[in-house]
Amino acid sequence: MNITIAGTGYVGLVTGVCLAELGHQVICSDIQEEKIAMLQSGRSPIYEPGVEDLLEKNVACGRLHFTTNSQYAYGNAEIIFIAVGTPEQQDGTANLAYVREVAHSIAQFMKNDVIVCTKSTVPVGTNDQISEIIHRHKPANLHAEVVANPEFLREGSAVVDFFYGDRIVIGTDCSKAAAIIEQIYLPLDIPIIKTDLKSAEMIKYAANAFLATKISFINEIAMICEKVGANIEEVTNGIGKDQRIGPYFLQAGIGYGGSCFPKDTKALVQLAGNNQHSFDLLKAVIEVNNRQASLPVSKAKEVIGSLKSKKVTLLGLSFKPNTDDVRQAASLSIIKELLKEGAIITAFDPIAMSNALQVLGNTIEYTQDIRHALLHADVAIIATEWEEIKQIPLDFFELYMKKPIVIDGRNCYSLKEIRKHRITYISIGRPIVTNDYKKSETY
Ligand SMILES: NC(=O)c1ccc[n+]([C@@H]2O[C@H](COP(=O)([O-])OP(=O)(O)OC[C@H]3O[C@@H](n4cnc5c(N)ncnc54)[C@H](O)[C@@H]3O)[C@@H](O)[C@H]2O)c1
Ligand SMILES: O=c1ccn([C@@H]2O[C@H](COP(=O)(O)OP(=O)(O)O[C@H]3O[C@H](CO)[C@@H](O)[C@H](O)[C@H]3O)[C@@H](O)[C@H]2O)c(=O)[nH]1
Repeated sequence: MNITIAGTGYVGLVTGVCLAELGHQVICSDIQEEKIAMLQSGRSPIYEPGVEDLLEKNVACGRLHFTTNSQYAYGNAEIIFIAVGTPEQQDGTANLAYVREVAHSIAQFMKNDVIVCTKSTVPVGTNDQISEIIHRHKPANLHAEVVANPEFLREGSAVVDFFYGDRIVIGTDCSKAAAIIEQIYLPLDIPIIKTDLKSAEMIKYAANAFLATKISFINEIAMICEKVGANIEEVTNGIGKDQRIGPYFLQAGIGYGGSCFPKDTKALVQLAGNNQHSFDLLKAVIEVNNRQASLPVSKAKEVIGSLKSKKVTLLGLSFKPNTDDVRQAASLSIIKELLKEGAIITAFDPIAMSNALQVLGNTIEYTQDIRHALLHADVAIIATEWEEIKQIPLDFFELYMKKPIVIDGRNCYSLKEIRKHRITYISIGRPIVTNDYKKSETY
């Protein structure tokens, strides 16, 4: 099949390289010249395990192409996947300007009948709008069928998720279009759900809202654990064994971030509100999540008092491990609060520092050296559970920090191990370990 992907961000690029790997002719298009130039030279603009290998292989065998030219991108496509951003607007609704723009371009440049498949996360009713735009502006002799095909990949494991996902959703009332899209995915042997357009759009928001709800729920339980002296890890182990609950998405911490949950939960609240329903449960989920991100700073202040001129080490900047993405990362709100308190921040992240630099500039110091990050620090805050951070020898906190006080927003270390060290350790939903934090004489 001749496939074009409109938008070569996380979703577009991963979809593009994976569809090429399945043997299709794929053109990935974008409006950002630099991004396309980088891809044409064989480099991936995002850090995503597996992408660079697939990129190299499929470009080399002539199945994968990159362009900023819409005429070339849409002219000969049989299927066009829309994968442009749908970022949050001030009122929480999704910005559909990029999606509409693509719909206009498709109508303008299509030269044959086409199936337009929307992977971008869009509010219910958007695919009808896309269809309307294309039909209003396309050549009268050509046909375009719009299908909702929401994407469920996770950053950091996106390639694996493409090939081994839990389900594929195809939303359309046109059985011919559904069958063609189904053919694309059949080699993957993943359950395919065929449904109507609006239900497909809703499935995506409901899935993300439910997962966000699980996280905020467990974070509420963690708060109570702290107050009554229970341990959230014991509790999640205990409830997760119940098959009706399951063990997944019950990791307590400083909350969810990233480019999806924060925006999609807000967009669903708005969608409900616009349809005369107040989604109170989801509003509470969002509120709890905002509170979680502010915990490290309030916990730090409880232990050391004012943070003015205190040196704070921030371990982890990306919104989760195995990605360089810092969009809506908890680290960013922590840094904002720390700067307001007058703290001096040194941050470590294995991959995300250049993206963080673009957002934060030189308001903080960045280092690739964990020892340097910890040197003379008054407190260390863990914001992302990178393997590199989980593997830090616990002696480092004792050896290099002024006072070994660690606030662990992701419960990276076992309490048993921590108790072998002279570290004051405050995590989420687990008992505080208070050890003598007088500076060791050894460094
Ligand atoms: N990031 C994820 O993990 C993920 C997972 C599932 C679904 N989604 C959804 O998929 C969509 C894309 O997300 P993303 O994270 O890949 O976005 P992104 O911001 O990384 O990339 C979007 C790309 O679209 C490009 N673009 C904008 N207008 C364009 C146009 N007119 N023509 C061609 N390209 C254009 C931008 O330049 C950008 O490169 C969003 O709706 C998101 O909610 C994202
Ligand atoms: O038990 C958990 C699980 C996750 N998180 C946090 O939740 C956020 C999101 O994590 P994850 O879902 O793994 O990452 P995303 O790449 O944002 O993927 C989500 O958002 C995508 C975009 O819509 C969907 O496609 C995916 O199915 C959905 O998992 C991160 O900040 C995590 O730290 C927790 O705090 N506790």
